[in-house]
Amino acid sequence: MVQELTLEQKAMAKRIMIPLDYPNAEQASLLINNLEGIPCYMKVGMQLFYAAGPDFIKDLKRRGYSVFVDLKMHDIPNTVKGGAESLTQLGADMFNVHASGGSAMMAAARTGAAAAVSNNPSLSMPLIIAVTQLTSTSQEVMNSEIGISGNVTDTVVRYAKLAAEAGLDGVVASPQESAAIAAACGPAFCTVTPGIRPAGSSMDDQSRVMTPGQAIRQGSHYLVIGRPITGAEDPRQAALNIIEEMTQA
Ligand SMILES: O=C(O)c1cc(=O)[nH]c(=O)n1[C@@H]1O[C@H](COP(=O)(O)O)[C@@H](O)[C@H]1O
Repeated sequence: MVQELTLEQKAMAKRIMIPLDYPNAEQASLLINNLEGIPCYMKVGMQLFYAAGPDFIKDLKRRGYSVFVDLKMHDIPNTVKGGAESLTQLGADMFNVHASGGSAMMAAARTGAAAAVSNNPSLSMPLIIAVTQLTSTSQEVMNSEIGISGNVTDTVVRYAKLAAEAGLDGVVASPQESAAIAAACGPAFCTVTPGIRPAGSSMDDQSRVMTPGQAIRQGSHYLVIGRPITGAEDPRQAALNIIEEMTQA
């Protein structure tokens, strides 16, 4: 039975992005069917895209979902421009690039998306989001392995400002940094935050985490929530519990 959501709960559900981190379309479809009627954003990352390809994105769009294509592009500007053009033609509502590719690369993503829209005016401009520091990265790893000194929040904010100056719509970061990003780039600059873990759940490979309620209170626009939902015994109930926690926050 499809449990009726209140308007407020529906608004919160739209801020949840479900990563369809599955090896094939069949397994992803099982989860989508399980969550039927909950209006989440769907995120297709490398595992599913490399296996099921553009057809799966088209299928999600036909089913009425907003789709975040998470391929984290990081290449020379001309190549990223072409990738952005293709993802926009495909109907992605959001896609991402790595901020560490630099401002020319980020601006090229925007140019590619705009070219697709100008060739086909029935398309809309997708939201283009820059990955700052992966939420699996701790300060220790950032300093000693990646070679960036200082604290993670300062680095994330520096990348966020670069992304804003390059004309992007927002960033991927931990909810721990959402408030600092809003202070630096304005409240409309979109924060897409993975690293969400309900109280008591496993961190898995994430480092910079917060609960769904904390992320909402920090002002995150979107919460990317995978294993706490997809790995739950009852994914639908796990999603409904999280929506309730977000609504109460
Ligand atoms: O770009 C992303 O979506 C992303 C960026 C990041 O910094 N951290 C991060 O976890 N992600 C993605 O967010 C999802 C998090 O999944 P869970 O850890 O299972 O909740 C995965 O699909 C990751 O690929």
